[in-house]
Amino acid sequence: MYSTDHLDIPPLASAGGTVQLPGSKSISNRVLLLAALSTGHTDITDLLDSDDTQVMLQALATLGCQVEHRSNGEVRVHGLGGTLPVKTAALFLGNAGTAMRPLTAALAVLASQHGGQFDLSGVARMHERPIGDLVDALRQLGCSVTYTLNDGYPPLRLGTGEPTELTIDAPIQIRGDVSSQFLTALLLTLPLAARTRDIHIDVAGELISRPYIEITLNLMQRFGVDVKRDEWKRFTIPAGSQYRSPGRIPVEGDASSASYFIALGAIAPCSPGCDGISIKGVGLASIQGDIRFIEAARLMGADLSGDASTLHIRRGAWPLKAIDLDCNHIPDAAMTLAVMALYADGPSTLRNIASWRVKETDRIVAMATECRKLGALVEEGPDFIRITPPASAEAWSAASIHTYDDHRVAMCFSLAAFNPAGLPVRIEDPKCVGKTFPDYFETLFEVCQTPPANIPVICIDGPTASGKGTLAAALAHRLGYHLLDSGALYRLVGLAAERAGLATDETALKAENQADRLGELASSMQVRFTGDHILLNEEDVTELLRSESAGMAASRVSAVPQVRSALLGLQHDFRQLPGLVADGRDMGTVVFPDAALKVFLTASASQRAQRRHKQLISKGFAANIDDLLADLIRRDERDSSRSHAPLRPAEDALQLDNSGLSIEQSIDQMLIWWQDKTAFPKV
Ligand SMILES: Nc1ncnc2c1ncn2[C@@H]1O[C@H](COP(=O)(O)OP(=O)(O)OP(=O)(O)O)[C@@H](O)[C@H]1O
Ligand SMILES: Nc1ccn([C@@H]2O[C@H](COP(=O)(O)O)[C@@H](O)[C@H]2O)c(=O)n1
Repeated sequence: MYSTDHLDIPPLASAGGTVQLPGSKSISNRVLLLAALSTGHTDITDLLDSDDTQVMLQALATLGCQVEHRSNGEVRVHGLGGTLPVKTAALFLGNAGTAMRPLTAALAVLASQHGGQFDLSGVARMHERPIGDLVDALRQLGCSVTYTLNDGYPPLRLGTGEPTELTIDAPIQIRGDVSSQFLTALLLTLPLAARTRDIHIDVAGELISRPYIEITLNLMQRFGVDVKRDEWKRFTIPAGSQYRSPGRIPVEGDASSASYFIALGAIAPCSPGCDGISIKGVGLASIQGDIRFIEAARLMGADLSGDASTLHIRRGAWPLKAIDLDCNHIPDAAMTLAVMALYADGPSTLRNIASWRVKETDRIVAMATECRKLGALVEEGPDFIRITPPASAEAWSAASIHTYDDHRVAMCFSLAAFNPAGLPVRIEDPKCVGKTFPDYFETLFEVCQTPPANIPVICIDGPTASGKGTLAAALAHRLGYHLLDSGALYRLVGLAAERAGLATDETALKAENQADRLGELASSMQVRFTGDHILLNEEDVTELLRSESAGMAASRVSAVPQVRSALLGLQHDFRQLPGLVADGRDMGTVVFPDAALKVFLTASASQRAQRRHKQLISKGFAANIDDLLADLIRRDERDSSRSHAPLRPAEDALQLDNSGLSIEQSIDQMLIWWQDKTAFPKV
């Protein structure tokens, strides 16, 4: 997951490949609660691992429900069978509506039955999301529910600590037109109270988001409770209902998350050698309502096929066709249509989406504001949004997309990177996707392509121990970019030469064919970078490479043109989405001459010797400061005087002498320079 401040997505050109979707959030959290309320244990496969499911798992653990993460990746929940081992608890539920609503209902009923008291709270936005209709329904049942901050909204206190009688004689009334999660919460809970008689739930008003209720009923049935439904008005929980574990239950891929990749297939030209986007984990037989997004995508022109558990999408009509659609049945996935509308042949209107206003943020306002930033004309109403795409390529703007702590806003707008103007898109706070799809951007980058020239590179060159590596790693971390420590490649060649018995001293290098042998060695060595570790022929040589003798050997082999040419392709391969920070001696002059930002980093020789001394001592290497100073002067001299790719600033490099700067100050300076190079408005 990208935990950076923002993520800059370069302009994207094409897409192709296969995406494996994470589990559905709606199914995951329902299954977790059902498993906890059941008798017996339930093994859940493909459970979504995200912020919202973590919140639910944590809450269940606090309530005394045993949850095991098994070695085969399954999660085993030991059901409580309607008991309540923990009688008081304070539960923090973040911004997870799929945890707050069902747990409110379940704990209110269990607290009444067994005597208990529970405090439920969340993030600030959760305290702005209405829950009054659910609370009113629970009070009809005789449950004690108290608002501890503002009437109608969490935080809540459930129960008094003492058992109280539940009133189940009359049908329970619940509003259906604000959030279907209120009805889901009651449906999931009331089998706990339907021991001796039927319980009826009557829906007041038009029930929205019905597909989510269908998921609820489907899953309840798998846990042994058959709810009778009369139209969408009355639901009856039969007397004697009791949840029983189905043993094992799979979670299908998230259909709402599929919408981004369906849209991607519809928007992006196919990458060479690819045949569109394949999605695994969810298909035409999905029980999730958002699977009907495929109908909307087809209306807009997507060429879409599939079977029970997979989907396949290619670009069909282009530009996409504008639509005017009632989106009540696909409230979450419909946000993706708003971004598809940016590529349509006219204005698109998405109707009946009033529920957007009470989601993670007011999504009508959010989508309208951010689409406008990109250059679209947007009209918004109480329950609709109309989007007119930018009139021409020139009308698009490079936008910094504010994401409102809303995972769907972040994911949708990544697709704006296919804009015809070839502009990058900045996604602020990309980690908000952790709510449902922590690896969304990594998955996107795996199936998207763009010419290397579109992928930004920051080069940091300079003499030894000037702080290049430190600065490059910090910048890559801050920007979510890949990192190339090119010096490590030369160090690897030095080490590989030593292992192969190839001498690298001056006399040996003058011998016939020695340079060719070293070049061949450099092209054939098996190198693997895994996290912070470097493997040479599968041996972890990370520590070995950092010694000063490895640095000197590197300096010798790096003067060999055959070695430098052999390593060129390997270095270019590091230029991957979303960007690269590369450090070395010739990054800006030879390897990435088109880099957007080139910095030549220097510091006085004595400063550098002191830094290196400190660094080596802290790693347990023996070091003498005078020897280090002499060595680094020798190394600089050799690196600067060689005929091939000598150490020198690129003509367009910015020079930074960091002798008097702290590491943080150097990073800040680089970030200022980088921001100046980007197309995004300054904040
Ligand atoms: N601005 C700075 N102020 C103080 N110490 C620094 C600064 N920059 C880097 N250092 C320290 O100097 C040491 C050497 O830095 P680093 O290894 O990043 O240099 P380098 O230029 O990559 O060297 P080499 O080219 O030999 O790999 C590190 O221990 C680092 O923490
Ligand atoms: N682009 C580069 C990077 C490094 N070298 C040579 O390798 C030696 C070791 O580099 P470190 O950055 O890891 O210290 C260095 O002294 C250079 O001779 C290079 O030539 N080009």
